[in-house]
Amino acid sequence: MITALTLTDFRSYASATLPIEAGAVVLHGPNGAGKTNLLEALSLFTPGKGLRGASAPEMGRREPGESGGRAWAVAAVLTGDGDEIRLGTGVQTPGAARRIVRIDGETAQPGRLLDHLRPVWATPEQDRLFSDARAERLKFFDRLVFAADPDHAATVSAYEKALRERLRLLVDGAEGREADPIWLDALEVRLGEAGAAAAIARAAALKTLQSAIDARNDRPFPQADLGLTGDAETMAADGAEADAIAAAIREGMARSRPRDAAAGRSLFGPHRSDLTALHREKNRPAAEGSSGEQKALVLNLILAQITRLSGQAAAPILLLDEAPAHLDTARRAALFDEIEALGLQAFMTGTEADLFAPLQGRAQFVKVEAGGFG
Ligand SMILES: Nc1ncnc2c1ncn2[C@@H]1O[C@H](COP(=O)(O)OP(=O)(O)OP(=O)(O)O)[C@@H](O)[C@H]1O
Repeated sequence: MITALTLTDFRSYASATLPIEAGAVVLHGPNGAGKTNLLEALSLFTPGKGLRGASAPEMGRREPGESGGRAWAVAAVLTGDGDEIRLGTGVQTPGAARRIVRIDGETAQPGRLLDHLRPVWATPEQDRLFSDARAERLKFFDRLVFAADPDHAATVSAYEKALRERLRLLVDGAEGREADPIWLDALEVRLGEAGAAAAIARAAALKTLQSAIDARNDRPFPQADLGLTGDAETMAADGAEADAIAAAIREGMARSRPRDAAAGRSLFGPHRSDLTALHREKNRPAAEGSSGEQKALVLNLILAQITRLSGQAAAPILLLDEAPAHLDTARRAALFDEIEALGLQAFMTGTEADLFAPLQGRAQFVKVEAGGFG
């Protein structure tokens, strides 16, 4: 578990250390106090851009009037079985694009963070996850896949890189510069392979997530019946071999060339797949649900993800921004009970401590004030 977090020139924090107890941590304070900044810091203990999807330079502290962010660092102490491990991340020079990761003082590949911690988060933006843009939903789902299957991130980024290159060739071709067909073929082979691997990983994750959701059916949160649209994912779910899925992607891409060139967009492929959810009790698409209903479905999904990760060596930690927003009193109490029952470290933010009243005496309450903790 995390026992201390130190922020140095990170966002609104010049220098601050928070000792952390086991279980739930409630971060309360007025708007702009720095609660989300703290969750963002914790979300950096996994590869990627964190819960705001921000770049490393944006995270460096800026005084009013300063244009560039400073060099920054976020460090956590993990304690367990009498051992202590120190995780750190940040940039050493202002404006550096890539954050570096240190584990016990040694520079490490960001992927190594997954040996120690698996942060899972939900933010207010996800309160309309099922009615918002498809690309965001797929990104959300890919993060769930990746937390248990670290290769998935590299697969998706290899796919996206090849997709961008292919589109550039096609658009150049449409503008009169002849696209090299051999290069296009080669890119589509790469897209087939990476696309098939991504689809197989997604289909497998969907299956385990659905089982975890089904196993939670006596809980007060609504159940979702999940699905994935996309031919490649459907083939994967039906047990097709990677080669067959790759061939189908390749052929579809080859057919789609003229359309993509004319549209200036890639209109075919597993980047266009989507996560669907049916509100089981209501037998209606989640997209039709209210913000509160969608949030409850997302929380159920996130808690299912936590159970699925709990069997793994690295501990999941839960980050819930604006946890009580849109949840009625019963659901809020149920969420708190469940977090306690799971015995997991959960960091929750909200403007008022009162919103977390049922947790009084059962959680660490931290008042977040400009640049520090009360
Ligand atoms: N790079 C930065 N340097 C300095 N301050 C920053 C930086 N990035 C963000 N901030 C400041 O952090 C504050 C926002 O913090 P944060 O989003 O954590 O607030 P919050 O407590 O979650 O508020 P709310 O309750 O409104 O969600 C803003 O005042 C913003 O100006």
